[in-house]
Amino acid sequence: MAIPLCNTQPRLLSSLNHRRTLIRTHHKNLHFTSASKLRPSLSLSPFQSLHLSNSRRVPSLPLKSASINGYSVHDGAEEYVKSRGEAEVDLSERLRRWMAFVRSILPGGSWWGFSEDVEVRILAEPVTVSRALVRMWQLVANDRWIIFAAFSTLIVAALSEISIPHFLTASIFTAQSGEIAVFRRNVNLLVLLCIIAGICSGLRGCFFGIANMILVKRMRETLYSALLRQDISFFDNETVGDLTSRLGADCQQVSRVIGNDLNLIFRNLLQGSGAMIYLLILSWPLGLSTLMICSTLGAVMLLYGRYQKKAAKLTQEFTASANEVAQETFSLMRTVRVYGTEQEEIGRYKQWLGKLADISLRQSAAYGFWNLSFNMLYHSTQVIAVLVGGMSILAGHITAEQLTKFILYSEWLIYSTWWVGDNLSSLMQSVGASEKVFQLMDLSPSDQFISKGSKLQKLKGQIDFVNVSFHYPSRPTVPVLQRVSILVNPNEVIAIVGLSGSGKSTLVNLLLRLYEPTSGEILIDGFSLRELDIMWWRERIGYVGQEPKLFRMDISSNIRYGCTRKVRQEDIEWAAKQAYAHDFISSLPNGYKTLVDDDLLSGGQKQRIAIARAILRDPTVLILDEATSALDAESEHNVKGVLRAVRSDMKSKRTVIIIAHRLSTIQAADRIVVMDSGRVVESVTLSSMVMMGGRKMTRCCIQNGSHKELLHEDGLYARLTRRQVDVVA
Ligand SMILES: Nc1ncnc2c1ncn2[C@@H]1O[C@H](COP(=O)(O)OP(=O)(O)OP(=O)(O)O)[C@@H](O)[C@H]1O
Repeated sequence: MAIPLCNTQPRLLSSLNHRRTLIRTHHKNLHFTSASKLRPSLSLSPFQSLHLSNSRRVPSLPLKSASINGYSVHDGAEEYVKSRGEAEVDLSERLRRWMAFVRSILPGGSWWGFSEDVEVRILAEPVTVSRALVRMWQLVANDRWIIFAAFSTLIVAALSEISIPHFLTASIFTAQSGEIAVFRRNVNLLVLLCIIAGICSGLRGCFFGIANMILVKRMRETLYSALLRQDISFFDNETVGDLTSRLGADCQQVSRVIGNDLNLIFRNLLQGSGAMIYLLILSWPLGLSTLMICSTLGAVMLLYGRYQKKAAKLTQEFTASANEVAQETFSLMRTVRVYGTEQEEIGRYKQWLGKLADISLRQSAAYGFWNLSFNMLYHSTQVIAVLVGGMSILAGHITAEQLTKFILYSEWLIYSTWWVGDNLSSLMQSVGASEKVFQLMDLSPSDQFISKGSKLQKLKGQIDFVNVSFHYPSRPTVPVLQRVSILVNPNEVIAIVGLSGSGKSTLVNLLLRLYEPTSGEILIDGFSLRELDIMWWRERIGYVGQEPKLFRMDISSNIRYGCTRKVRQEDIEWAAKQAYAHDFISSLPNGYKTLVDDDLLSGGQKQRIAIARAILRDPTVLILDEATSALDAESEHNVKGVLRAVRSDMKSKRTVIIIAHRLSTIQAADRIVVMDSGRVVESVTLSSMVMMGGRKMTRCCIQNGSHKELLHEDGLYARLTRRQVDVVA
């Protein structure tokens, strides 16, 4: 199995650079030390800073400059040589930094800010809770019965649960006062309420769980199909790790909204409101004081929720970045192993884990503050109830039974408020995570999936590139093709040659309409490619890429992949024979049923399967991108075999375009087009040659000439040919 070693390093770096464009750092925790490297600086807690000062006793400690949340700490070894007087000054300096740090971690201090540290380019419009809920409702609307069932059971369960303290207290006090009949009635009602609450709670959990499952399923389906319908240029800018992270972790996070957050928020809102009304009826002064406490709790909870939403967005971005690194490393595992860069890759991954931990640290601290506020406010309701309630009992305004009920219900109210707050912050996090998911879902599909073009009655296979110029959307300033004109006649075999990067594969990309030319046009049998039905056109093309990829399925399915007509096993085997793949497939233990994926076959074997796949489609236009480097010998053999098969099969004639690197393949073509820096510079027919006047070539200047004359002209073709001969020699 050949490994494209040299090509991988730029990919690693380009991915890094790509993330850099997404995440801009302004501030303390990150520095870009060079154009191509992203390096996080140390961000230490005061405890770590203490460790730093201790390190002065250990001069060899290799510490360079670090920072305590932006306040720099000097090199440990350097400080070791400082005088005692300087150390004292240093002590006051350290004290100052400590004070600054303590100030920064107080509520509202700079330590809490995310946006100051890292500005993430979030392309999505901010999603409000209501907008997110509407979107989710649209996704589950087809199964709205489950939502209605879930909310109905929720209401019944919540009302039953909230009534329990009333009948519990009433039962105790009626037993104490000896009212047996009332006691019995209260106990019966209590049992009934417990049963109803139990059953409805169970059903509620089940229904919300189902609704959740439906939401995640629809969300992933919608997102996946939206992504698959994007232009190819979209995938030039997005990474696989990032997209799979949106499909996996983000959708899962968003799905908590229905099953968990809404469920608990509604239940607790209902119960809290019930408890509030009950308290106000029992004693309005007590009720109002509890209401004030709950309002304070509500304000804290709103701030906390907003903070969590911000944190969720960053967590989502950094998780995607971590996934991206892992995905890239795993897919390039052989390169990583050969170059021994495991430690560097771990470092790259740890970098993002560090950022995630940083956010998590702040989230935990915020959660601590939230719990602290809750505890203080919760206990103050108890103190107020005992104080005001005790005085009311002494004054004869309320009874002991009423005060007991009050304490139970105020506890219920404050807990409900806490639950609402907790789940509201979780809801905010989910809404934060939903922004990118909904943004991707809302991307309009590529025009190719919207507009229906025309289909030709009969395709002859004439292809005409007319003054085609092109640059990739991701690199608008780099022209890749410049006024390229090539006419390929029906049933002609044309070879495109040229130096690496001269734009050969790009020509094929345009012919497959993976990209659109920036100017000029491509005509198929005289009709503009833009106006043809793209599915119809692609069905008539057999394409074998330079490094074909296989799907994780058996060989038969891989050969049949994408073939729209009905094929039998004999057809598959026929195609495999044409592609010189039958012998090696038959020698495998399970033959055509052997399960393969990208790693289990040699490059040449994969290419032969891809050739069989292309032949099985019985295409009018066959495109072969001959592999370079390590695959060459085998690839050359395969391609030549296919060309022989195409030539000998007179029944089904095809136009063939080969991107060729080997002289022997080139010679099997009817015509050769030589490309250099995105232009056609020479064109040679099998028995004649044409110099195209260098870069000023026009379409009509084709003249006859010989192979020898072309060599004599000493153009690019001559150089390429000589190079091949040298290699053979
Ligand atoms: N998806 C892309 N986005 C941006 N630039 C690209 C993309 N694909 C190719 N290029 C650039 O376009 C130029 C032409 O590439 P192309 O693959 O067409 O060359 P080629 O002649 O087929 O090379 P080779 O023989 O090595 O396959 C190169 O400079 C390449 O870096």
